[in-house]
Order: sequence, then C-alpha cells, then structure tokens
Amino acid sequence: MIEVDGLTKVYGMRDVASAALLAGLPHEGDSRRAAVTAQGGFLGADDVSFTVERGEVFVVMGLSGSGKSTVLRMLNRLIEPTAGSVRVDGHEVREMDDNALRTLRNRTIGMVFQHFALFNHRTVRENAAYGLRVRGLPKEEQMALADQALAQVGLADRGNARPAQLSGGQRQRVGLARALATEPDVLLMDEPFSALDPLIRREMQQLLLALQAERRRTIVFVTHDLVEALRLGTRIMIMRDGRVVQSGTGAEILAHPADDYVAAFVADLRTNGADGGS
Ligand SMILES: Nc1ncnc2c1ncn2[C@@H]1O[C@H](COP(=O)(O)OP(=O)(O)OP(=O)(O)O)[C@@H](O)[C@H]1O
Repeated sequence: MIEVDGLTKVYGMRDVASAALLAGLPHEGDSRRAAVTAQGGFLGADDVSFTVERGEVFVVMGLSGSGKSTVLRMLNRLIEPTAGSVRVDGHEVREMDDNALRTLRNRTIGMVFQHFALFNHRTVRENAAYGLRVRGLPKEEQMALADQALAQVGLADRGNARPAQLSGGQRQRVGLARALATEPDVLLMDEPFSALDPLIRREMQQLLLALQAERRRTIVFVTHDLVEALRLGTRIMIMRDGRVVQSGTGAEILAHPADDYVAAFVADLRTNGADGGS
C-alpha cells in the first residue's frame, strides 16, 4: 500500500543544494549528518525505507527528535521530502501536482494529530464532518456520515456539543471520527494518544484495535512508547537520529534488539512493566 525508498529530509537548506550534497556521500557513518550540519542544515530524516502492507498497523517509534513526525508528514507531503520516493497504491506522491495531492489528502489518506486540531467554535458533528465539507458533499450527507463516524468512536450522543465541553479522550475520539468519516484507505496517526491519561489512553488503544477488527485500515502510527507500539503494531520501525535502526514484529524486537538504543527501550519495558509508559 505504501512503499518508501530512501526518504530524506534536510531542514534549513535549499532542497536542490542538500540533495546534491547528500548524493555523493556514503550512507554509513556520520559523514552525511556532518556535511549537512557544516552547511547550516539539519538532517531530520536520512535514507528511510520501508513498506506498509494493506491492512496493517505500522508503528514508527523512537525518542523525541528521532524523525518520526518528519517521516510521517512526508508521506502526504505536509513536509516536502528532500530526496527519496513515496508510493501510495503505486502512485508516486512526489510527482503529484496540487490537484492530485489534494485528492490524496481528502480521499486516500486521513490524519489524526496529538493535539486534536478541532475547531472550537463548531459543534462536534461539524468537526467530524470537516473532511466531507472540504470534499463538497451535500450538507445532509455530511451530517449523516459524521454521525456514523461519531457512533463508531462511541460519541453518538455528543454531536451537538462543542469541543470545549468534552474531555481530552472524547476530543481525541472526535479527531478520530473526523478522519474515519472520509473513509480513507490510509490513516496517519501522529502520537494521537500521547497527551491522554494512562487509562484513557488504554481505552483509545482498545478502540483502535476494535475498529481494526471491524474493518482493517492501513495505519501508520507514530509513538515514543514501546508498550503502545507492541499493543498496536503489526510491525514496528525504530528510528534514531533520523535513521531506521530496526524494523520487525514486536516479538522480533523484544527477542533481538538491534543495538543498545533499542535494548534500552526493551530494558525500560521490563523494568517498568507492561503499563510503564503508557
Ligand atoms: N522545521 C524544522 N526546521 C528545523 N529542524 C526541524 C524542523 N522540524 C523538525 N526539525 C528537527 O528534526 C528532527 C526530527 O524532528 P521530528 O519532529 O520528526 O522528530 P520526532 O521523532 O517526531 O520528535 P517528537 O516525538 O518530539 O515529535 C528534530 O531534531 C527537530 O528538531
């Protein structure tokens, strides 16, 4: 469903200059990072490659600043890649013109953010209908589909409320409903549950798994929490300093951490127990 090859982002430099700079440098070691830094840039993601199969929850995990959001946002070009390729359902996202990109974002790919990104002056139903309004659907259809999506996330009776009247967990459900309402093939989720209390967070993870059991969507889910990654991920990709350090199933990562960085996540999990950081 999603094929990513050599995806790279340099911040703070012109894309053409940084792509040319990186083209001649070896991938091993730190010379790419050093060369970019010497030119006043910052290597946010470096040569990231992975494939997401249709219907799986693919988790991107790593500490703060490891490049997770950068990678996620390059998938729908909220961030412009410096180099590399992203194919969604066989179509190269980097070659899309404005129209194709709009269609990709409105129809194929939905997104859920950490901080809800709700409109406070609109009702919950209107918030859930946002993507459908952008799509230009008739109002009645918008509202019917928004209500369906709200029912899916357990908010059938809160359509007329304002976001301010909801709890954090409920607001995140509205964010999820908004993404689900457009029935996208792919959901990008950027630390969607990280701001929530542990219990509510657990509930949201279970809701997501229940929704997946009903209808398998292709999900790319960013988290800094290995517990969450293990609960949700079909496969997990671990990033450090913009690079991929390990990819595999949860069981593979637990059994064979690729390096000390991954081993530290695993050790932390064993010390703090399954509910440690979640
Ligand atoms: N617009 C920008 N300009 C310069 N540097 C940036 C920009 N956006 C991100 N970065 C840097 O790129 C690196 C990767 O950032 P990114 O947001 O992808 O990390 P992350 O793993 O998602 O972190 P977090 O969990 O804190 O969101 C960080 O060091 C960050 O400071």
